[in-house]
Amino acid sequence: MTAPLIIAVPKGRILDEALPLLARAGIEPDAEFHDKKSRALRFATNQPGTSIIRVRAFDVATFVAHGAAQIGIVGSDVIEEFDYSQIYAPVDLNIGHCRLSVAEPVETASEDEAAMSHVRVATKYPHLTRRHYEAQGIQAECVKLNGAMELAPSLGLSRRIVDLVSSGATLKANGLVETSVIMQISARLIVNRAAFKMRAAEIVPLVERFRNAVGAGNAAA
Ligand SMILES: Nc1ncnc2c1ncn2[C@@H]1O[C@H](COP(=O)(O)OP(=O)(O)OP(=O)(O)O)[C@@H](O)[C@H]1O
Ligand SMILES: O=P(O)(O)OC[C@H]1O[C@H](OP(=O)(O)OP(=O)(O)O)[C@H](O)[C@@H]1O
Repeated sequence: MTAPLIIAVPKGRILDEALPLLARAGIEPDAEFHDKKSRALRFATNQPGTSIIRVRAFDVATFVAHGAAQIGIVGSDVIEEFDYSQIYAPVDLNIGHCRLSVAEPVETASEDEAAMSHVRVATKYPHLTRRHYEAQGIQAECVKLNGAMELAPSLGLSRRIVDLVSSGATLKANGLVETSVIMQISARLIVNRAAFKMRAAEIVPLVERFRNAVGAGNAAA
C-alpha cells in the first residue's frame, strides 16, 4: 500500500484563500474540516490517499521540512525565516500578499538608523530582522513575540518592531509608522525535497495542478 500524501495548510488567514485554490487543484477536504466544533486536526479529502492537516503557519514549514507532511501552503515570510534546506518552494500561489516591515512610533520615525550600531526590535521574525540589520552593519537585539508586536513600543519593550503589514491599519491604530520594507510576501506551495524525488510520480503532477490552479485564478481575476 502506498503511504498517504499529507498536505499541511495554515489555520490562520491564508486558509480562506487557499481552500478555493486547493479545490481548483482538485483537492477538497471532507465535511468535518468545515465543522467549527470538530477538534480533529487531520482530514480526509476527495482524493483517496490524500489527507490535509491544519496547523499553525510556522508549523507548516516544520512538518514539511521534516517530511511529516510532503506538501504545504505557507507564507514566504515563514519560508525565509526558517530557511530549511529540505524545503523546495516551486509555486507562488499569488495569495496572502503582505510585506515585512520595520515600524516605529511616529515621533521617532525621522531619526537616522544608519548612525546606529545597535537596535532593539520586537518581532516574530528574529532571523530576518538580524539579517536585515546586519546588511547595514547594525546589530539587532531581538525580543521574540508571537503576536501583537505593535504593543511593544508604547509599553517600552522596544522602540522598533518588525512585523507583517498589509493595509497598514494595525500600525496606524497603534501610533506606528512603517520606516522600511524588508520584503514583499505571498503564500507559496512548498514540497519536501526528498519526497519530491522519491514520490515524483505523485507529486510532480500535483505541483503542476497547483500551477494551473494559480493561472486559472489569475485569469478569472
Ligand atoms: N495582514 C496580512 N495580510 C495578508 N497576509 C498576511 C497578513 N498577516 C499575515 N499574513 C500571511 O498569513 C500568514 C499567517 O498569518 P496569521 O496572522 O494567520 O498567522 P498567525 O495568527 O500569526 O499564526 P499562528 O496563530 O498560527 O501563529 C503569515 O505568515 C503571512 O504569510
Ligand atoms: O496592515 P494590516 O492590514 O493591519 O495587517 C497587519 C496585521 O496582520 C497580522 O496580524 P493578524 O491580524 O494576523 O494577527 P496576529 O497578530 O495574531 O498575527 C500582522 O501581524 C499585523 O498585526
